[in-house]
Amino acid sequence: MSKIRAIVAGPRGKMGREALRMIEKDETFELVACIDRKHDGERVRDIEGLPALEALIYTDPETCLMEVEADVLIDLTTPENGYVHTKWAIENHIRPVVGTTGFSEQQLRELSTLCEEKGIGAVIAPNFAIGAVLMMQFSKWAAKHMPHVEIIEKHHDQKLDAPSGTAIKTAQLIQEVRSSQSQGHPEEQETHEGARGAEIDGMRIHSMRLPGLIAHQEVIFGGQGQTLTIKHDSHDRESFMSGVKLASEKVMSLDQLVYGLEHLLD
Ligand SMILES: NC(=O)C1=CN([C@@H]2O[C@H](COP(=O)(O)OP(=O)(O)OC[C@H]3O[C@@H](n4cnc5c(N)ncnc54)[C@H](OP(=O)(O)O)[C@@H]3O)[C@@H](O)[C@H]2O)C=CC1
Ligand SMILES: O=C(O)C1=N[C@H](C(=O)O)C[C@H](O)C1
Repeated sequence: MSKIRAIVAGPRGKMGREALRMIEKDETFELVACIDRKHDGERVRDIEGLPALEALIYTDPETCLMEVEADVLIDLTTPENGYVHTKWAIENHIRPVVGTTGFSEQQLRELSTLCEEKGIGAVIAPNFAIGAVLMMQFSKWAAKHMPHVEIIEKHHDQKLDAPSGTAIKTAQLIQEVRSSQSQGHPEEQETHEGARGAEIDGMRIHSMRLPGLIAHQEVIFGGQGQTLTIKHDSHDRESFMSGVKLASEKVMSLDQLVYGLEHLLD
């Protein structure tokens, strides 16, 4: 079977480095290029701390996505850049596998339409860790029976977006099974702004950012005389890599955009 020719955007980042380590070890992949903000024209192996891979680095994403023959773009950058990379990849018939979080609903709709127009697959997954996908699915099930729910997500303090993509996706999945309702006293007032967290359809999301954390989420359901907590922890970034691999394999036979890894699990 031929290898999946991958471009990685964000190779020096925490996730990008982990993806390169996975690609180096895994025979399924061949790294054909990287998109970075620095090191134009250099090779991955020449950059301190990156694996000994021959692929060239491009700082101009448009040139890279137009010139390099690739099957997938694995994007692990920032919301603004990730969106542009994804769009250009689809336009150049390279299938995006996007871990970058923080895209708006409007952007997701636009990318989905573009995939339909081009007849090309894409995977955008706010969380590639299988345990996190199960945590979201279990939460959706629980919300049917226990609709009072709040989400606490905890991440490292270098994270740019809040709430996390996983927390937003969890709230969206819960929205599919519960009717809109608010938690807490109808007349409650915040004496300190933000005390009750962000709100999606009445659900509260609380975002914690601390050094020492990686990626953690608790979904807490309250009922008469009881609570249920569904919790997931990523203790390292390798936890996301089996999902990146699965998405890269599955995207090859998709002809539309899939939002969330749950759609690719049996
Ligand atoms: N779906 C999932 O399972 C997961 C998703 N994520 C998401 O992945 C993204 C990356 O996370 P993480 O690795 O922790 O973040 P990092 O900040 O460690 O890495 C982001 C990298 O992107 C680079 N970058 C910024 N702009 C560009 C650009 N224009 N072109 C190419 N590279 C660029 C940055 O470069 P520089 O260093 O110069 O700033 C940096 O190296 C985030 O959106 C995060 O939420 C994270 C973990 C799991
Ligand atoms: O930035 C991170 O680290 C993570 N981002 C994703 C998110 O926003 O949900 C996935 C995971 O939580 C790690």
